Amino acid sequence: MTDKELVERAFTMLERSYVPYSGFPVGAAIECADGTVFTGCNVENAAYGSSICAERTALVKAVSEGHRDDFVRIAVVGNSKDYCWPCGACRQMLYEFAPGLTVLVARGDHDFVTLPLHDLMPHGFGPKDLEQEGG
Ligand SMILES: O=c1ccn([C@H]2C[C@H](O)[C@@H](CO)O2)c(=O)[nH]1
Ligand SMILES: [Zn+2]
Repeated sequence: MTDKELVERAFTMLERSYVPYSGFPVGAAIECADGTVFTGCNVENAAYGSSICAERTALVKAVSEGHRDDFVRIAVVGNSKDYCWPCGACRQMLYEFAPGLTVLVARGDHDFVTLPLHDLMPHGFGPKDLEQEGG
């Protein structure tokens, strides 16, 4: 699957977004090494803080189906004028499983940029940091 195809998979998810509060639909598609793709959308809640982002929906779908250290790329898309950058919580969740992930970030005109998660998450805190003791 090309980068563009993964981005377009994410765009198909915008119609599934449940966004009565923000009116800001987001779609995501995460690809595993075996080519499997898990899609996600944002799902909001009347208790606003209980909402979940599109990226975390896709990631949790994949992890709950047994995927762990085999993530290759994720596409994140919105109808927005600017690129739909992942929020801090999503960056952190992605970093846990895939610090080497490639991130494709699109805007409403379907133009997208490609960058390593590491660029969005320099000096990230991950599982390895818990293995260390002392200073
Ligand atoms: O990367 C992002 C940024 C925001 N949102 C969602 C959360 C909320 O439903 C809406 C507005 O913040 O967009 C995502 O799904 N992913
Ligand atoms: Zn998020």
